[in-house]
Amino acid sequence: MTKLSVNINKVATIRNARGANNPDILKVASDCELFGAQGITVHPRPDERHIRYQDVRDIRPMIKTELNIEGNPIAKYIDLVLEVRPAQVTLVPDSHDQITSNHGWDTKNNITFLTDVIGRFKEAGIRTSIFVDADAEMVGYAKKCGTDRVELYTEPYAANYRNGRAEAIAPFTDAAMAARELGLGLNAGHDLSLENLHYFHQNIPWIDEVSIGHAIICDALYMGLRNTIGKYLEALK
Ligand SMILES: CC(=O)[C@@H](O)[C@H](O)COP(=O)(O)O
Ligand SMILES: NCC(=O)COP(=O)(O)O
Repeated sequence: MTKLSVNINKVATIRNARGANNPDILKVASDCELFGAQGITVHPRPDERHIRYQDVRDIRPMIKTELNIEGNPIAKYIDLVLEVRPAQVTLVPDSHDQITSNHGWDTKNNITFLTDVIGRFKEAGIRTSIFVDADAEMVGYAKKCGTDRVELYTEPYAANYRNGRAEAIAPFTDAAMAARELGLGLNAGHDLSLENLHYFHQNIPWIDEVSIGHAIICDALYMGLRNTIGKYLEALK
């Protein structure tokens, strides 16, 4: 069964816009779980533009499903993850000033660094995932780093979906099969939506988890959070 992990970054964006605590991200996270989400994802960036480091500490004890913390493994991030010990950590190669994630790791040229970081998190009993492009070679080197899972960066799939979904999905099925052959767990995320999620899952039904945030929060503006999460869960059946 493919799990839906709701990324609540954009809820924090709205909260930060007024400097108070509305919306309350702890309540939103709890409600996402109540509405059927099987995980909560947060991506505390160094500038804390949305999710703050303290949010991660606050949310950890109230998560009943799984907490997935994404981020670039700078020292401050590593310390936070080891402090709160989430179910999963997802390493993302974003630079500090990126507007959002736009590529996976070069696992070949970062194998030494990633192997060390993965080892530290695994020693702490945290499931690890490395954010990669849909590239079998990058998946292969992620395996060499000792990670439990890879997360496929799906923006290229979403961007090309309307131009031809069969062509858009092809590199992702190839990379997903490479991961399966290597015994790696498989996650996916970035720009997945109600338009493209069902087809993605139909072609890669063995995927363990999709993490979705931006589109869910945008859809919830029109359909409400409960209905929106229900529709995303339907798309994964
Ligand atoms: C790794 C990934 O694809 C998501 O975590 C994405 O980076 C969301 O980040 P923003 O919500 O800051 O766009
Ligand atoms: N790992 C992807 C994620 O957490 C959410 O990405 P998006 O749905 O906000 O693009």
